[in-house]
Amino acid sequence: MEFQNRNLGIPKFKSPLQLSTVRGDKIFNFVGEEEKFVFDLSNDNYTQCLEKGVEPLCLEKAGPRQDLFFDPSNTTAAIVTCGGLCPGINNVIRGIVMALHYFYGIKRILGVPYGYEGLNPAMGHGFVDLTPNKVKDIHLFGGTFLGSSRGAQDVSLMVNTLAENKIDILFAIGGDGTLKGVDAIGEEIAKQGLDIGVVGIPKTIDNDIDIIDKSFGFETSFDVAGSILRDAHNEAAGAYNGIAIIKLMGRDSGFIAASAALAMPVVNLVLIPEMEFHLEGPNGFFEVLEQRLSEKRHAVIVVAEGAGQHLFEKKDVVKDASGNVQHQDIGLFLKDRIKEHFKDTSVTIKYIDPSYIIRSAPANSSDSVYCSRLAYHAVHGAMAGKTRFVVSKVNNQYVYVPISQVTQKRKKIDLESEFWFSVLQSTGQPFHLG
Ligand SMILES: Nc1ncnc2c1ncn2[C@@H]1O[C@H](COP(=O)(O)OP(=O)(O)OP(=O)(O)O)[C@@H](O)[C@H]1O
Ligand SMILES: O=P(O)(O)OC[C@H]1O[C@](O)(CO)[C@@H](O)[C@@H]1O
Ligand SMILES: [Mg+2]
Repeated sequence: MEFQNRNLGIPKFKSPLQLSTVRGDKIFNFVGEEEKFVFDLSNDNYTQCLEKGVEPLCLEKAGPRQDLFFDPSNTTAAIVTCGGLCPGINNVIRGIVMALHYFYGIKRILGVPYGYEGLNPAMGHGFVDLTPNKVKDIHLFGGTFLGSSRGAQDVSLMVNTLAENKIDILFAIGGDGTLKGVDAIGEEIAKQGLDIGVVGIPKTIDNDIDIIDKSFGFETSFDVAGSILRDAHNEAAGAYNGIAIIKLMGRDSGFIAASAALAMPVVNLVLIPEMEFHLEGPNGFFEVLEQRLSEKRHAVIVVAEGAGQHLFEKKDVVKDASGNVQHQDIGLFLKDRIKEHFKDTSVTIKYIDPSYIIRSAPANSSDSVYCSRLAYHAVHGAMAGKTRFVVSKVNNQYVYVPISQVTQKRKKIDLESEFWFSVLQSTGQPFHLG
């Protein structure tokens, strides 16, 4: 059993890569289609499969194939970046261009400006020719060299643009929306019987893409947040009953807030979308905060953007152009409520909202390594004719996973997980809060 990736057809061209097929010659081997990794590594899964006499669910190993679907001498690729910014987008663009050009000798590589909007000819954005020379330094900068956008575009119109411009492979770098979008493009391509491959490279600082170990850029974003927490702690500790509140991004999942707090262990309370805490009463937020202040005379609180939405009065839901819910401002709300609660006590509140700063930075070294490797694997899978897949790490191995598998639901912090327990151990936050 396996997460079966779709293929455009039978590969008919030999790879130009000078790789090996035997072990022991100190040359990297082509990856065979039969090479897999078990998805669920737990002993429970192992015994269940044994008992039922079934093969465990497997994932396809990423890497260069010996046989290609696309003829390297006559292939055009395009790259699009959509959704919010994220550290490492430029590294991925650069890696894809370098791999296509230098490994496979592909000369026509097009950059799609401003996200899916760039595939709508009516917008008049045109394409950017991508060459190694053009992209060689872009990893030094944050943001996206190609520009991005949110908002729906007509899928069949985008497919027409690909076909009319003789694009054989589309690489889409983005979050859950982008991945759903490129899967829809892949579905329409199949309906029309076209030989165009589509690949997703999961990007999001929120780290909320299901199944995969982590999305690129996530680590850099909480790395940047870490130094902000360090300084916020100085502010809090510098005043009697000093309270620093730091709001970090994280629309529906609290990974940035929780990881930043673990990375910079000066934090006392972490509020995430996954927990339903209350402010007043026994085991409430104020009780925990009062306790902390009485013991240490300062407190650092990290709140994720999507936390505590249940505390607001019901209002009309506001959505962005892509249909993502825009949350009410929990940071300012907490600041006001803390001020009101402690009005008869001497407290000093410092409110910090680093907002976009944590996602517009260039990738750190760890993310840079990850981005390059994702880009190379994306190119190898695409050249072999695989389509509607994402490339990522699962259980620390690079694999190809059907897009539909990773977009079914959002990844969230499991409050019973060792990860969340480690956050509680690091912060001293009680279990009962939330
Ligand atoms: N089901 C879908 N079908 C087609 N296109 C979609 C679908 N969902 C989202 N898109 C498109 O994908 C693009 C990016 O989506 P979105 O703005 O939600 O960002 P994202 O990729 O999820 O990244 P982020 O993590 O920053 O939110 C938008 O142009 C959006 O219209
Ligand atoms: O304001 P924008 O650019 O639409 O994006 C904000 C959202 O994007 C994210 O950074 C994810 O990309 C979320 O954490 C945040 O809610
Ligand atoms: Mg999204």
